[in-house]
Amino acid sequence: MTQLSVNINKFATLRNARGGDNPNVVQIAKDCERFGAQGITVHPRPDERHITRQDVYDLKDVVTTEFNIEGYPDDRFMKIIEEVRPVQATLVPDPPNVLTSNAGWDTINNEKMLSEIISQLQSWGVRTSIFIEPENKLMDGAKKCGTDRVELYTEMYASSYHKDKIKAIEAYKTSSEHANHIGLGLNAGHDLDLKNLNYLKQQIPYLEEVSIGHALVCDALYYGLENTIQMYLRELDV
Ligand SMILES: CC(=O)[C@@H](O)[C@H](O)COP(=O)(O)O
Ligand SMILES: NCC(=O)COP(=O)(O)O
Repeated sequence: MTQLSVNINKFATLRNARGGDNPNVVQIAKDCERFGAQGITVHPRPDERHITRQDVYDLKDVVTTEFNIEGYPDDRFMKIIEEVRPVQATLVPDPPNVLTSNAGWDTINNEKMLSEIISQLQSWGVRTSIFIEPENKLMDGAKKCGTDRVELYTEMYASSYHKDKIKAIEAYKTSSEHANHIGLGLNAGHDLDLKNLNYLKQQIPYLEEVSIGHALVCDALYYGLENTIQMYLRELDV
């Protein structure tokens, strides 16, 4: 079964826009879980444009499903993970000023650094996932780094899905079959939405987790949060 982890970054964007506490991200997380989300994902970026470091600590004792914290593994991020001990940490190669995550790891040229970070995270009992583009050689590199899972960076799939979904899924099918073959757990995320999610799930049946934020929050403006989460769960129930 593919679990839905709701990324609540953009609820924090809305809260920060007015400097108050509305919407309250702790209540949002609790409600997402009550409405059926099987995980909560946050990405506490260094500039705190949305999720703050304090949000992560506030969520620590509230999230009862799988807590997934994403970020670049600098000292700040590693201290948060050490103190919060989420179920999963997802490593992304984002520089501080990037608009949004826009690349996966070069697991070959970063093998030493990633291996050390992954080993440290696992020693804290945290499951590891690394953000990756759909290429077999990068999957092999990820396996050598010792990570538990990889997260397929699905922006390229999402951006070409409407033009030609068979072509769009090709690289993802090949690389995820390879990942599955070499024993890597498989997550996916970025730009997934109500239109492209079901086909991804059909074509990659062993996906363990999808993390979805931006489109889901936008959909919730029209359909309401409970309805929207149920709609996404139905797209995964194939
Ligand atoms: C890693 C990834 O693809 C997303 O989870 C990312 O966290 C989105 O970041 P923003 O919400 O800041 O666009
Ligand atoms: N890892 C992907 C994620 O958490 C959310 O990405 P998006 O749905 O906001 O693009």
